Amino acid sequence: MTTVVRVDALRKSYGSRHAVRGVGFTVEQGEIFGILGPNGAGKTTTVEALAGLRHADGGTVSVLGIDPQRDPAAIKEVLGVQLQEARLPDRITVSEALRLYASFYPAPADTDELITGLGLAEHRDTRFAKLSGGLRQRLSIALALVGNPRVAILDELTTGLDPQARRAVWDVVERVRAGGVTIILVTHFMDEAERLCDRLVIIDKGKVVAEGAPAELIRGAEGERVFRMRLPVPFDQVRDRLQDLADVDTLTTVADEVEVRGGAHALPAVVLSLAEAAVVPDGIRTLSRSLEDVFVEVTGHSPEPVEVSA
Ligand SMILES: Nc1ncnc2c1ncn2[C@@H]1O[C@H](COP(=O)(O)OP(=O)(O)OP(=O)(O)O)[C@@H](O)[C@H]1O
Repeated sequence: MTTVVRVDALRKSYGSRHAVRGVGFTVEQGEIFGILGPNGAGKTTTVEALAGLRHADGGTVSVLGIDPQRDPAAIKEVLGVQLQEARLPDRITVSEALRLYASFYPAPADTDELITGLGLAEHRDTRFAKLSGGLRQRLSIALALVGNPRVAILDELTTGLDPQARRAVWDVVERVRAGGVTIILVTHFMDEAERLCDRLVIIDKGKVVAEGAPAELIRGAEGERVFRMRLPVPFDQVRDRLQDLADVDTLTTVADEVEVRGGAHALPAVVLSLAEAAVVPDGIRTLSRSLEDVFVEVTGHSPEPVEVSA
């Protein structure tokens, strides 16, 4: 694996507000790498430092060996950025915007290919003001890619989109990666990170609080298992014997089910123990954790709710 992005001990304050407090991570070639965190966590400040758009107070950043803080011009050759809420003049059309942006680069991508690849062919002559939210996002991704970057930063790319448009944008991101571009995806949507990212960092209050592949993080360091079942007998009748099992951490009742949290062997241990008491549980189902559960565990609070317009 080749490391293309390296961030180490990055710090940035705005006056007395410490926005980024020692963030570090690496991104490997060809990855979709997520930077996940609630509003105000320091995600945008981090990627702006990566793109040479913001001066850090401390730490080091390198993209393909280039220091964006020292050489912002060189970074533009290798890095494409789609930052939040790209604004363009209302009257510019999709193809005009792409041609304009292409003219900024010495070796731009083929704009027709980008238009087709991002599903914008039918809208090439549509003016910016008339584009839906989903189409604007696709255009902003196209603009981030027009310089043929090796690394692309996509910031909050599905905020405000309906579920169908979000899925369409996710497909586009996967296609872009398949084309060989390393992607840094900034998001506060847990499902988006879970669906798209090979690896990610969770940032909270300016610090990295977790790092890894989504599945790895969800599985958890201790391999916690959660399952629910219905019992043909009152719960109190078996509570004590289940509570005593080494692999069982907590037992709770949820509606007509008993929820068990415990280690990797909790499920067979519970079933065996119930069998010894001649009790056969019904409707056993394993509950999978989500990235949101991981987030709550590592930060101690839930991600702020964000409205998605339909
Ligand atoms: N130019 C600025 N001046 C002052 N404070 C700022 C500035 N930019 C960001 N901040 C503050 O720094 C903190 C981190 O902001 P940042 O935009 O990096 O977070 P974020 O995780 O990207 O959040 P969001 O998703 O809301 O953009 C926030 O508290 C924010 O209010």
